[in-house]
Amino acid sequence: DDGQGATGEAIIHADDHPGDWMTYGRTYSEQRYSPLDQINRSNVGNLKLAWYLDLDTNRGQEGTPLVVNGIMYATTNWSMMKAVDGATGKLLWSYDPRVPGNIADKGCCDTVNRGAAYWNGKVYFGTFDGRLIALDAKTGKLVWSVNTIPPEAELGKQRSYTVDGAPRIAKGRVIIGNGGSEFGARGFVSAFDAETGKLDWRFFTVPNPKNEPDHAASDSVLMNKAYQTWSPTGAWTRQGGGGTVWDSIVYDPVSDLVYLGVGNGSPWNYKYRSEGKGDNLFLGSIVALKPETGEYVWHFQETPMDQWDFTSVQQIMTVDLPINGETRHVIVHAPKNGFFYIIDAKTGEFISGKNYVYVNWASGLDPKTGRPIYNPDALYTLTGKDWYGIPGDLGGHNFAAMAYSPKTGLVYIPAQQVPFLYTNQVGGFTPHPDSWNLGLDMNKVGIPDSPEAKQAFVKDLKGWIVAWDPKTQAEAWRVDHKGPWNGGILATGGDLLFQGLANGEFHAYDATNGSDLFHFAADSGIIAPPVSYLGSDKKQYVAVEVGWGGIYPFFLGGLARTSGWTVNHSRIIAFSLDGKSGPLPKQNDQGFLPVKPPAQFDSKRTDNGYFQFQTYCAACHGDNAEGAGVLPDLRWSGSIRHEDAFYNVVGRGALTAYGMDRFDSSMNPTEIEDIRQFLIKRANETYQREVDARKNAAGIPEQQP
Ligand SMILES: O=C(O)c1cc(C(=O)O)c2c(n1)C(=O)C(=O)c1cc(C(=O)O)[nH]c1-2
Ligand SMILES: [Ca+2]
Repeated sequence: DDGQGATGEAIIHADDHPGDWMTYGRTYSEQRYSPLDQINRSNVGNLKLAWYLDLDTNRGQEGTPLVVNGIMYATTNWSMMKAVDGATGKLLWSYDPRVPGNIADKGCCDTVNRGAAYWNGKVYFGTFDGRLIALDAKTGKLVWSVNTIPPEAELGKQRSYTVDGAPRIAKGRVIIGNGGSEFGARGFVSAFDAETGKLDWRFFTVPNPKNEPDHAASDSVLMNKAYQTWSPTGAWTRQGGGGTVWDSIVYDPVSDLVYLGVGNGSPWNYKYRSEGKGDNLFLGSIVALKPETGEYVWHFQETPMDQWDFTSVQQIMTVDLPINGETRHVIVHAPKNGFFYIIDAKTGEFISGKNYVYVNWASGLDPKTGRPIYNPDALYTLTGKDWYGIPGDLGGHNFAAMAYSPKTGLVYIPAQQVPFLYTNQVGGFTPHPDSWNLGLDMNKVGIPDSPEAKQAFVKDLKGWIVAWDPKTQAEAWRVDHKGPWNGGILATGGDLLFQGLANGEFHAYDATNGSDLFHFAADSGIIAPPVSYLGSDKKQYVAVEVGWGGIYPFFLGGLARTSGWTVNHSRIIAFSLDGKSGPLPKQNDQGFLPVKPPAQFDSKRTDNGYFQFQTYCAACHGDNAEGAGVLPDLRWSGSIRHEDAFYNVVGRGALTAYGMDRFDSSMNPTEIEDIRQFLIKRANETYQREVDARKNAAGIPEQQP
């Protein structure tokens, strides 16, 4: 017995049953390549909607559905799970873990969920409030549930942990991480026994602040290797240092290692976090562990001294590549920092790296070590000057998964350009509970606040597919989209790429040259990656979760409309060659309609209202109080019409059940009323332009800021 069990063998030999999609990236190599080829370049033009299933959460949908024996297991926003007949779309069962609404503001980026794991007749998924749940795949009945966050981890309210990534299973162990580095967090992953839910091992990604043992698998490497790369004082010792593993965890059966994609520093500001000293291991790194024990094997740090939210959590893919005349088993990785890395999968040796998007923070990588050659101006926490960084905090590539086709030899990256204006917080680091704690000036939060600079910023927003040739480390071709924040990519044996876009269209492209071969109006922005499988009728389906959300529309708000204005109608949609479902039903695509605001506001209070709004509200309701069509646009909210009504919502939690936490422990009534005054001002400034925008075809204001 190799410890794999029958399910592990089935995942390793995924190509023997290509009709299934048994793990997050379909195979342990996470190439998101389906060998199915009933649907191919010559017939994809006839693709039709086979079925759709409306979801009961209208927020961002980021899930990769699993498919086992024709049954789809899809996770949705608010950590819910649905089992669906993959051929008909019939709902077989659903499970709601009842995540409390006041948890929404404990995570940075929408109450999303990226997917489930399957093992031995059970499905596993994480919940936004930190649980890992195992259900019976047939009945949807609870088998076990554990809290993955030890109660002491939050240090009072100093740190915050949420779970939205998909668990992965290696050798009978379910491995799960968490997010929270924008608030305060000390990253870790935990491995639980798949049958019993018993904790097996835990690995912290940044040192213990006192350099003491945690009695975890990470103790020796953190004390002997990582601690020396941090200053012994600095805000990290309270804030946790970050390094959350919120997306990619990959088991590679060839090297028999588990890889963690490790996140950004907490707080972001490196000067405040670590007094501007040290590389801060293992931030911005891939770390390789032994699956049985969690023991450290190697690491490769992509972004030393992180101060840009340059996570390395982006999807880790393994492939066999010809390099200098020999075939090597390598990791290919396109993290936020904009470089495409090729790393030896067994040893972590850096093989090569090249930027896959325009970058201005580094001129390249040292060819021997892979260390970035920094532009000194990019080290804004050391210079004390503002830095307009590309990529910005959302990265050249975020959670939207890339795909690899072994037929074309190309990696397809959902690339983007979203600049970020990094501005230091003045007067030292001041953390607030229930808010992002970056050590940056929250009045700016990455977006310039003058109308002219904003207009220039909007011009810099871009999204496209890069078809990247890893053999030559060069772009082969690209497909341009309207704007950033498009969905993940699926490659298939029919030489096709499938991708949903931020503007609500679902497309099929020719994998050899990017020709657009098919599109369908899905009516809401798509950020999730598609999957392909065989239904119980042995026909090939392509399915994707639809639902605009995630951090880009939440935080950029009105500016995110440049990707193509859509509102959120969340669904799963599935296509086949003989689908009979017709187009989706007609619906309201205007979103929250402008309502004429009260005429009066107190202009002495609006500056502080702006500051409070940017600190506590903007990350969900949009920069400068302009919404993007997912969560309520507060300019048109009925509650801004009366001080008490507004206080009941913001201070006392009248809408907690809907995900709006109460803020009376972070703000006093005067500060909350300042926000209301600011909202009335913004509503007056923008009312006419928003009314006019609803009349033009795109629904986007002609004058953005
Ligand atoms: O540092 C973290 O702990 C953390 C967590 C998450 C998350 O849990 O979703 C995101 C990020 N960072 C992040 O930097 C980011 O760009 C991001 C985008 C999204 C999303 O789902 O839209 N989540 C996250
Ligand atoms: Ca982050």
